[in-house]
Amino acid sequence: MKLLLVVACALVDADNRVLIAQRPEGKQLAGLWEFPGGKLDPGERPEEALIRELAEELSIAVKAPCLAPLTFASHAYDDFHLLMPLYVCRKWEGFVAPTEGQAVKWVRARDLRQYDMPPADAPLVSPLIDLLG
Ligand SMILES: Nc1nc2c([nH]c(=O)n2[C@H]2C[C@H](O)[C@@H](COP(=O)(O)OP(=O)(O)OP(=O)(O)O)O2)c(=O)[nH]1
Repeated sequence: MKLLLVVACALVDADNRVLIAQRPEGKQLAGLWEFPGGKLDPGERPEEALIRELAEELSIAVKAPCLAPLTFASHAYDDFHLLMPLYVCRKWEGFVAPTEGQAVKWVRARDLRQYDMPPADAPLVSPLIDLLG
């Protein structure tokens, strides 16, 4: 089974809400709500990849010290095993502006279960509720 490392981020605003983004049509798991992030490019460090993905997908600039590890997902999909560290970030530069036409929403951690998320993400919700209420 192939192990796939994906990095993801819970961006948290001043009101303690978390950003989720809807996976675009045509991608695997299209339509589901996820935490922004993505795969590492060859030779990239995880934090570096996440900073790149946040800039590419949302037009924001994040610095590595502002990425705090919270928990991780470990999930067996049919064709790969996903290992996905989830960082929390409360500080960035710029305004969130989705660049790939993806819908985004700021939601309370306790409301995350109302959104259809990839199966790997289910165990990430409780640690976010513990952190953010
Ligand atoms: N970003 C993100 N990916 C997730 C989450 N949950 C989850 O199962 N995944 C899976 C979906 C994909 O199989 C994989 C992420 O790959 P991706 O296709 O979004 O990554 P990418 O942006 O680098 O995509 P690409 O360049 O290959 O199009 O991780 C999540 O919360 N956020």
